[in-house]
Amino acid sequence: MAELSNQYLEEVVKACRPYSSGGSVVDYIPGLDQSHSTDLGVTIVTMDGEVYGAGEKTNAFPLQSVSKIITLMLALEDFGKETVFQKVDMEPTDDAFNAIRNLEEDEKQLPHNPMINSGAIAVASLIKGNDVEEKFGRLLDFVYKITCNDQIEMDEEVYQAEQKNGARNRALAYFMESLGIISTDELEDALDLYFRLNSIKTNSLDLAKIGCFLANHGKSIEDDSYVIDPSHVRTVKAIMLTSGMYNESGTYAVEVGFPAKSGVAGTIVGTVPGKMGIGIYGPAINKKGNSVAGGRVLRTLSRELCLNLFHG
Ligand SMILES: NC(=O)CC[C@H](N)C(=O)O
Repeated sequence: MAELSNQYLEEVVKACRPYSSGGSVVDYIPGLDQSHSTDLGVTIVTMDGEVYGAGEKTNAFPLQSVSKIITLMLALEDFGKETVFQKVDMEPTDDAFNAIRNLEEDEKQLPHNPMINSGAIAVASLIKGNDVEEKFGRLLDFVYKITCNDQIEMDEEVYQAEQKNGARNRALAYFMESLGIISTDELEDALDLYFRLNSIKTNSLDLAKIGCFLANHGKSIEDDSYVIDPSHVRTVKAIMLTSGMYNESGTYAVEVGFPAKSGVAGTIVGTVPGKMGIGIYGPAINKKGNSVAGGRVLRTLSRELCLNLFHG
């Protein structure tokens, strides 16, 4: 078994970086373009508070779909499992993350799960608050508590790009309105909230802390007090394992063997219960929306540090 250290992580980054040639960087996010295609950064925060990092670990990027786990946690805390899973199902899917097909064609006309766009917009419609500012403020507060970093903020330029390129997400929201999943009153706030959440600016250390918080069963990494009910954290980790890497989640469950969630900026949060959180930034993504080199890092760490939950 390898020993975790900064030097070890540098070797992992060096070995995995060439895999980024198998993906490409999305072209609509301000600050991210092909010149970043070989970027690869990793931070690990262990349960005893040790921090290890390598590569472009301090680069900033928007949270994108990693925010889906934040929204889900707060909605579960606000309403409980029963209410949340009336708006969204908890099943994995072979559809793409922004698919609309199942909402029309499947017998159960619900988003498959909260890790895809339709599901996350439906969950965002639940977040409590008098207006979108208050709702977003609550979510940002929650991110501060999880990461112990109150400097995190929304990237205004990314937010504008999300709105400008939001046709598909608007279509999903309006389709869900037609099905009665989202009410007319909730719709604009839910979409606005979704765009803002995608635009929260973070780095791989913030991601690793989110992973560590989940690994710590919902306890603050600072003082060990519960920030949310541990039963909700169990639900979120189960859904990350089955759906967090979209229609590659089965492969990740087999080859990595712990819960993870990706975002279209090429980020991944990994959580190894009782052990550590892993934050990865590697903007070259494959067609399914997952970081190619980042996925390679997860596989390597799982194998070499014996992190697969289903081994032994
Ligand atoms: N996969 C993702 O990270 C999706 C987020 C992206 N902004 C979208 O809504 O399409």
